[in-house]
This record gives sequence, structure tokens and C-alpha cells, in this order.
Amino acid sequence: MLNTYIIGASGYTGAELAKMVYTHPHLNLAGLYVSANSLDANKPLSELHGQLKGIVDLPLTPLVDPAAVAAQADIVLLATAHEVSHDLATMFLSKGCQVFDLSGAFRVKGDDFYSQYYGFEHQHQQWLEKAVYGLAEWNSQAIEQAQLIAVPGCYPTASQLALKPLLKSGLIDKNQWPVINAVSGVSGAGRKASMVNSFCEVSLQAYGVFGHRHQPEIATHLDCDVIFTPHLGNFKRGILATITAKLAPGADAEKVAAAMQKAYQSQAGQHAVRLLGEQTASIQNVVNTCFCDIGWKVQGQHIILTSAIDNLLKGASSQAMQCINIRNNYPQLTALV
Ligand SMILES: NC(=O)C1=CN([C@@H]2O[C@H](COP(=O)(O)OP(=O)(O)OC[C@H]3O[C@@H](n4cnc5c(N)ncnc54)[C@H](OP(=O)(O)O)[C@@H]3O)[C@@H](O)[C@H]2O)C=CC1
Ligand SMILES: CC(=O)N[C@@H](CCC(=O)OP(=O)(O)O)C(=O)O
Repeated sequence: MLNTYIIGASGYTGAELAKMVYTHPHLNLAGLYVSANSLDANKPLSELHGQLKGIVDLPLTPLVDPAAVAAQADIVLLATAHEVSHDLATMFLSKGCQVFDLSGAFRVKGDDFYSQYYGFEHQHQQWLEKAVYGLAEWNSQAIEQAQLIAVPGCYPTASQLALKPLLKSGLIDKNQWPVINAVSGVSGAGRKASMVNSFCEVSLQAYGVFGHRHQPEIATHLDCDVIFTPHLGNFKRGILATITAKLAPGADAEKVAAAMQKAYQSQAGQHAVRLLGEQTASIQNVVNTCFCDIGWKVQGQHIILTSAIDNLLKGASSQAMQCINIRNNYPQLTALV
């Protein structure tokens, strides 16, 4: 059994992780942590997340001595804000722990990226260089070898899983940037109260227009420029991305279907993508599951793809668990289906 610790366990993704680690046959849920001065210190996790009552009643321990945690840990899951993960990760790494970071702190290599999009100067360039991007269906070979895995963002997961098969097969005309419009439920903003996620303030609307940090994350890892516009919807969880792109000369519906099959044809249980063909993806079918559903339709030289995930699961915690499974040679969907 691998001793597994969750930092940021009281948050939305942290609570999902706690349930998964608890049910995993090879992981021992060894400790749940919150910040040193957390208002929730020492409360049972199940007091905050009632669905875990009788399942995960472990207390939320204040993280006052990360080195002591590191000394006991095989695996550390950082379900913390970008700056917190940035500051904590290297200490766990230096003690030899496997670190799976759900934040954006180690996702994108590149000068000035963090100062421009995250508002802080990255202080750990060597680890940033070594970090492996945890897009499970596409990076498994690198994930198997990595000590630090940067779990992708939620919008980037939905977007890349749909576009990557077509780009890899040369079926997209990159001169016309794919256009990604995506709607997220409010849990994407985390559990902490703020005006953005306040019930009476939430209305379906675009945000981060031409400035969201996920645009460069998507473009970098796809190696293709994109137009990306996120929207906030008045529902709790789930993301639907609707993506419009121009096909390359010679590409057609048959070639698109073949590229999708080639990318995601392996047997059930080995990855978390479900192909819908000409059906459209819906949030209802993926919420509370680890799956990304992808549908598409071709008309002439254009394609419209729809891609749906649960932002807290395939967009964060279940993708982190897929990465743990890959890294430790367990079946990829262990504890997820
Ligand atoms: N929500 C989503 O859909 C997605 C989130 N992510 C990323 O995952 C990470 C977690 O997100 P989410 O679960 O939504 O966040 P939440 O805001 O819901 O939870 C954050 C957690 O971190 C804890 N925390 C805050 N400061 C510290 C600290 N210094 N040391 C230890 N723990 C701390 C909080 O508890 P307390 O404040 O009481 O200490 C809380 O448990 C973020 O980086 C987010 O960007 C990625 C993809 C999707
Ligand atoms: C609805 C909402 O606010 N969503 C978040 C994205 C959450 C996510 O994917 O996380 P990372 O911050 O880890 O990249 C946002 O737009 O900032």
C-alpha cells in the first residue's frame, strides 16, 4: 500500500480525491491537510462534505510541518491554489515523494508565462522543466517515469482530448485557428466564497475574453493556436466545450472518424474517453463520472466537435487518479469506475 496524503482536502477536488484514494485497493489514505490557519482545522472531512459520512471521517489536519508529512508519504496530491502548490511541491519532491499537482503551477514551460498569466514569478525552473503534463490518454509513457505530474486544467482537458487526434493526423487547417467556446459549472471556481460564485451573481456569461490562462495552456500542448472563450453557467459541475475548426484539404468525415478511433480505440477500462460519433456530448452524461464524451459532425470543410467532462473529475481529480494509476502500473481506471 502506498501512503497517500491530500493537501487541500477540504476543497471540491480534494474531497473527490479523498473518496477515490479511500476506495483504491493499493493506496492508503494516510492524511488530509488544510492550511495551518484553516477555519476547518481538525473537523472531520465528512462534516464539510456530508456525502462522505461513514466513508471518510478522517480529520482535516493543519499543515504546520510539511517536512514531517513528506517523511511518511509515498504520494502527495496537491489540491491547492497555484501559488500554494508552487511553494509546497519542491519540498515533497526533494524527499522523494511522487507529487500530483492539480493546480496550474507546473503545467506550462516558457519565459514569462507565470508572471503574465498567474501573477507570480516561477521560482522552480528545474522542476518546471522536469514536470510531466498529465493528460492521461496522451502522455502515459512520460507519466510512467515522472516524479512531478502537472494535472491539466479542466477546459484544457476537454479541449485537447477532442482536438488532439485530428491535429496529430494532420486533419486540421491550422491557418484557421480552432474556436473553442466552453461553459463551466460554478464548482470550477473552487469552494471558497466569492462574488464570482455567489448564487445571485452567477449568470450565463463569457469571461476572461482573450485573456484566460487556459488559452496558452491549450495552445502550447496542442502546438496549435486557438481562440478560447470560457463561460460560467448557473449549474454546479460539468464542462461542455463546443469547438469549430476548418479541416485540412483532403480531410473528410471518414478520415476524422478513423483518427478518433485510432486515438481512443483501446479497450474499455484503459482510458477515459468515450466516442459518440455524430451524437452531441452532454454534461448530464458525464457528471459524477471520470469520462470525457466526444461527438463531432463534418460539413464540407468544417467540423464541429462537442466535448463534455465533469470539471472536478476528468477536469481535475479523476485525471490525477488516472496519472497515479499509470505511474504505479495499476489499471488506469482503478478506483474510478
Ligand atoms: N475546481 C475545479 O474544477 C478545478 C480545480 N483545479 C485546480 O485544483 C486546485 C484545487 O481546486 P479546488 O478544489 O477547486 O479548490 P478549493 O478552493 O475548493 O480548495 C482549496 C483547498 O486548499 C486548502 N488550502 C488553502 N491554502 C492552503 C495551504 N497554504 N496549505 C494547505 N492547504 C491549503 C483549502 O483549505 P483552507 O483554506 O481551509 O486551508 C482547501 O482545502 C486549484 O489549483 C484549482 O485551480 C483544476 C481543475 C479543475
Ligand atoms: C468556472 C471557473 O472559474 N473555472 C476556473 C478554471 C478551473 C480550472 O481548471 O483550474 P485551474 O485553475 O487549475 O487551471 C477558471 O476559469 O479560472
